[in-house]
Amino acid sequence: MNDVLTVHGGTPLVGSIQVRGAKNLVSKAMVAALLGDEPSVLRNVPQIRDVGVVSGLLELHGVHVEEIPGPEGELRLDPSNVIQAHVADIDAHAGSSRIPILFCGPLLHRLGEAFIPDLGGCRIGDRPINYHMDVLRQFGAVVEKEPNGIAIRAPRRLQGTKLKLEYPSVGTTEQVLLTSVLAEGVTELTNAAIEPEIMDLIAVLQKMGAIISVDTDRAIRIEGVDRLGGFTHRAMPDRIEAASWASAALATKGDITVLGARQQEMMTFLNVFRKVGGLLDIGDDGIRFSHPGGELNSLVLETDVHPGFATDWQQPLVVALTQASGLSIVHETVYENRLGFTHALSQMGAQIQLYRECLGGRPCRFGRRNFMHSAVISGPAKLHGADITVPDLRGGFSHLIAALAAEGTSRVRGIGLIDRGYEHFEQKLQMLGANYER
Ligand SMILES: CC(=O)N[C@H]1[C@@H](OP(=O)(O)OP(=O)(O)OC[C@H]2O[C@@H](n3ccc(=O)[nH]c3=O)[C@H](O)[C@@H]2O)O[C@H](CO)[C@@H](O)[C@@H]1O
Ligand SMILES: C=C(OP(=O)(O)O)C(=O)O
Repeated sequence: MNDVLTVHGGTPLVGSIQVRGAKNLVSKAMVAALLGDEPSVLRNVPQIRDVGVVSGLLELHGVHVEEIPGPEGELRLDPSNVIQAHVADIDAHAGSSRIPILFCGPLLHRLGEAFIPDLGGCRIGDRPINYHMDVLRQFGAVVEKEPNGIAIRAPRRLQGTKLKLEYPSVGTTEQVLLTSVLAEGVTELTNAAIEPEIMDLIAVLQKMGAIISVDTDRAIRIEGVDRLGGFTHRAMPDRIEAASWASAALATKGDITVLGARQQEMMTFLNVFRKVGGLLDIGDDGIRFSHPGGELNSLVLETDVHPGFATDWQQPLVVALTQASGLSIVHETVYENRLGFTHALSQMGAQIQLYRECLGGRPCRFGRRNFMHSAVISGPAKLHGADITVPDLRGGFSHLIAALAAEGTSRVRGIGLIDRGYEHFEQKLQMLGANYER
């Protein structure tokens, strides 16, 4: 497979592109369809690899997944014939994404058992699943580690429970939602994550018949019901993809209109973009992100759970910060190992130093544990082309932006990984005037 992009940098990215539904909502809404006893319709579904992975897993369980051709990006999901899948078949999906872990609740309710293969997803930290297993046990599930995955059983109907997360994990909050909606009685979850994609998942579940309330102190209360129906839902736009293109506009001195981007879920990013010096034009149909023409400003930034600055925004923005005047500090507090992608940027001429200490803000849980999770970026740096290999989804997109901003030619290997979360990114690059060959 020709998985290398040869990029000739130095041309500003200019033009309009469209973002569709959020990867981090679409995959979960597809899993939610498994909870209903009627078909569901999901719209605004992007053509990305993670959607294919979840469709494959649903089909193994007898859910009929139909893609309706046309601009709506419509998926019909019919769960009326859910079956126990062969473990060997599920195992074929091992390492492909993190979504299989979210099948637990729906499968326990529908079939009384579930098998979770070894998970994939970006290698940006250890990414353990201890919180997931803890909450499932508290609902009454029996969890057993097997050589190639985890077997989970529900000897009787799962029971609502009181839960408090040690850290507001997105996936564990979704695990609790997808498990509690059909459990018997009330579930109360405190220290929950409240990312916009979680709120959209709650909207999906409410359409299916669930009763869920979100309190101001990040507490979520779910009253279990006996059955759920189908849903018709338009997925929220991908705020991570939108911010990635915004960072590309800054890094390449460009001007990109991201159609479909929505202000509401991006406010924290938009404030940072403006502080760096970027120009914004926020419209009803999308957001225009452009370079001001003069210098960019350095800044101090810390990633955090919502409503903080999302960790998935961090990597593309770091590329833009290599072009800002002065010293920027980035403190990554969500994943212990999400700055490794900067080594390739340094190879391209960026001035980036990594530190074990928590720099620029409050101490985080990684501070005393020897993880290189703070970066000091000194700019503006002249980037030059290099041979680089995509390490993970956002890191890969960031390498691509750096190659586009650099002088000369770069070869970016492993480019296929970017398809996991960026719809038609090569076409979009072409529309923005990028100079590259596959
Ligand atoms: C498919 C999807 O939606 N992925 C998103 C989701 O990932 P994901 O749901 O995997 O991320 P979490 O919020 O669960 O992880 C946050 C932190 O909690 C830790 N943790 C998590 C679970 C657990 O059982 N034990 C544990 O220690 C993780 O290692 C990490 O350090 O939220 C992340 C944080 O916004 C995003 O970067 C990912 O894009
Ligand atoms: C970390 C990410 O995704 P995943 O959880 O699917 O690996 C991401 O989207 O940046």
